[in-house]
Amino acid sequence: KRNLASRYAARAAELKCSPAPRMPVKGFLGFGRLIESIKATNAERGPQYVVSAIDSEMGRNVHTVVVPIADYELIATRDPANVQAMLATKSADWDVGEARNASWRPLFGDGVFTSRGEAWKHSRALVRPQFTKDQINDLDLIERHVQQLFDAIDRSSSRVPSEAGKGWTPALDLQPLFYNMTLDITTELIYGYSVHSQNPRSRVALPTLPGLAQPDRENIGTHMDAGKAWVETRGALWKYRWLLPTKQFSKHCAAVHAYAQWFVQLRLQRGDGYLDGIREDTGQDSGSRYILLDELAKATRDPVELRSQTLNILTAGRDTTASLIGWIFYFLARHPRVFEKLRAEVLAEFPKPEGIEFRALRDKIPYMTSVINEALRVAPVIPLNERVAIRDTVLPRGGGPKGDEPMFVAEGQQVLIPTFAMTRREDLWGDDAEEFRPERWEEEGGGGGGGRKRGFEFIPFGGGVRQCLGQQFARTKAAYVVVRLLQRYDGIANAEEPADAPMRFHHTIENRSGSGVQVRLHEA
Ligand code: HEM
Repeated sequence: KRNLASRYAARAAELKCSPAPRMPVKGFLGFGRLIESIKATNAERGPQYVVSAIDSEMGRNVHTVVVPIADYELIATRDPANVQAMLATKSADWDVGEARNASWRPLFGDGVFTSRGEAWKHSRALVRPQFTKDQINDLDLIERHVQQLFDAIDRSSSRVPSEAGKGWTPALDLQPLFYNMTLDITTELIYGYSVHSQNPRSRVALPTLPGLAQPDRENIGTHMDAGKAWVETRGALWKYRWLLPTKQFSKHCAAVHAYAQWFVQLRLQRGDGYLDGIREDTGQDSGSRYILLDELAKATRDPVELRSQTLNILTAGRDTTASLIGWIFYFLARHPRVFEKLRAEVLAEFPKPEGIEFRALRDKIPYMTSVINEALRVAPVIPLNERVAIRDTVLPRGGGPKGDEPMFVAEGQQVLIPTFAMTRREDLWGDDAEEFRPERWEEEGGGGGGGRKRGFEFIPFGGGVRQCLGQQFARTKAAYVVVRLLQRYDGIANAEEPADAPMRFHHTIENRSGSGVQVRLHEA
């Protein structure tokens, strides 16, 4: 070990690097830090824990630290220059950690989100072209599911007859409704058949496949959620994940696989007639429709690859977008002024449900863009990311007494990228960094409209070579759903008790509000 340390020291000196500050070792055998962070995640303040640990133990001006945990060391950096180096300018020296692949693979298989190295390059080349196609932004498809969302809200409201006719819905939690809606949208977009979790009566009968049981449309969302919670814990425990029992996790993995496998088999059997078959089964005109599985099957017929790639997109696309829409309404309910201003903009551009177009959603409602950005800043959907050095390399900052000298990183060393901590830095965002204030995006240097673009301190969709492929799709879908809800409702009230309860982050890869999105809505 000493030989290794002196080799690293020599290499660091050669590269003119200085060491970064080390956080104190904590707890029995150094496991204290791991236990603290797992406890914080369970208490729904995992992202906040990273900020408070660095601020209180190292100081608010320290942005890159070495964290000793048991028998390994983690680097944590909230310095945008270092993040830019890892994700973009020196990305050849970095990859996602082995922990991501090893923790995720049992559930979703090897796909664009989970794989590393050459396997990732292959996956990205396979799925990337799909995201440049206009058809992926199919607003008619989204509208059908928004209608079901309205029905679901109405059903919740009619449970309290005394409230009927007063215009206000009773208190309801919008968050699970958004998760159901995005599950319905994403399963339809990927496989051609929605699970219709919002309204199971909308499900169509599926054909019979010899030797394969019908897919479990009822429970797929639950299996995905439960499986992901295991993935999160497996990732946090990293090399100690063998301590975890596997029976429950394996059950969820098998159910998720069986679900995707069924559609893959159907596509392989039907071949080029897949879209026609969907049209016959669902009665919907899918003549010109775009279905991801159908497109991918033109490039590969490997059933495991098709299963894994579609499941990767299902998880990347579904939960993230639901989380974002949920947080937007969480903040709107607490900021009536923002609600009024946004609604006025929406109604001026889109007075009625018809004729809402993709390009107008992107370009014609700038305050919506500011609201979406601000929600992503205050409550980043992916608050923690990571990378590992795949060769000895250098980060531009973090070393030396002021943290402004380069630091050496040895091959195999893991780096935590707490994006949440970057968007909380007052020196980058101002004294009101904690506050939800969309107007900051309209100000000089704010990053919105005509202002300067934000750099690597704001990377809700990642950056560089592994940047999110679904960013535009997610932004459009979120904007569309918000527009449609603001057309229908002219008032929103926060129904959480107590009303000023602190934000809670329920973190299973993406984060959602731990207290849900408890609101009352007023029908226009
Ligand atoms: C609010 C919504 C979303 C957020 C915040 C988000 C965020 C992210 C982030 C941070 C990454 C980078 C991960 C990394 O650096 O390792 C990523 C990657 C990815 N996202 Fe998204 N995403 C969203 C929606 C979507 C949607 C709707 C889709 C697809 C339909 C999608 C597909 C992907 C894919 C395929 C990757 C993997 C790219 C790669 O590793 O090469 N995302 N996303």
